[in-house]
Amino acid sequence: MQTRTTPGAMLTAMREKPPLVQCITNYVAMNVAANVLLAAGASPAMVHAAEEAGEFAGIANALTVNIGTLSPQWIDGMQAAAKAANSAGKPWVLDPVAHYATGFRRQAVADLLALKPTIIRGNASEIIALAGGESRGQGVDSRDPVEQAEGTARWLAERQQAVVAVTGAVDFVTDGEQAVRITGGSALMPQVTALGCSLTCLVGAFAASVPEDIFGATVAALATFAIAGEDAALGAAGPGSFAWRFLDALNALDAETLDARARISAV
Ligand SMILES: Nc1ncnc2c1ncn2[C@@H]1O[C@H](COP(=O)(O)OP(=O)(O)OP(=O)(O)O)[C@@H](O)[C@H]1O
Ligand SMILES: Cc1ncsc1CCO
Ligand SMILES: [Mg+2]
Repeated sequence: MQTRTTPGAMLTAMREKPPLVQCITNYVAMNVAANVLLAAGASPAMVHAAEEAGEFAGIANALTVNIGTLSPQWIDGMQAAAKAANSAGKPWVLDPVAHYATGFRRQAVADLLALKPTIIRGNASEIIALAGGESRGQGVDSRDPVEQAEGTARWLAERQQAVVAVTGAVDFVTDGEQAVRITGGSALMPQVTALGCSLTCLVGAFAASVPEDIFGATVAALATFAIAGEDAALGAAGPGSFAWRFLDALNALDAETLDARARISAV
């Protein structure tokens, strides 16, 4: 992996100086994502009102924008925050939840893409549809294999000058030049709502901690989720016990374990 430092070193950097991450996320994910960030070692703040989102982005170390439960007022807040993050040179992450489902979402995502997110994180159906491809996504759930989204991800990364992360059974990350696959996690993860949305927020936290290596930071966040997911699955009876075990596993994961077990391969 062509990163300056390891995922474990990045996790340590984040915990030593917990970044303030402004998460504009959906109603379903707000609580889940805040707990995920706290368990991992970052400071979440769910601030979305148009009246303050831009001002807050000036204080936060990174911004994440997720269109899961969209309304016009929220779009104003998202755009104000993205513009403020850009002006302040802070990384921001776009999660285009089910953008293919309605014209309202498609337009919102097109406008957000024009504001140049630093990182785009989505499931395979979402990434395929960003290139105008025919995706089989059903609402917020992916029905396409990540492998099928890899070409689109590379194209999107080049077009947007962004890092693109596609998640699923095997994750894929590219900046248009380098690319890796990350294996791990658990089949229980897509059965717990908003874990992808929470991962988007964690990607923001890693990017805030390692702004000089956005590609490596994105890979580190995904590897952290993969290993914590494996640990949480041990002994989980189903999605319910997996959800709380996942928070505990994230919190217990140390840098050495992450580096020893992360399975990241260059493509
Ligand atoms: N079949 C699977 N096996 C292992 N890990 C998985 C699997 N499916 C998803 N994951 C992991 O689950 C996490 C969330 O990714 P996912 O692709 O489910 O996001 P999402 O579809 O945007 O989720 P949501 O919309 O519910 O927030 C990632 O860390 C991903 O690697
Ligand atoms: C279930 C759901 N509906 C809108 S956003 C969301 C969270 C998972 O993406
Ligand atoms: Mg999602």
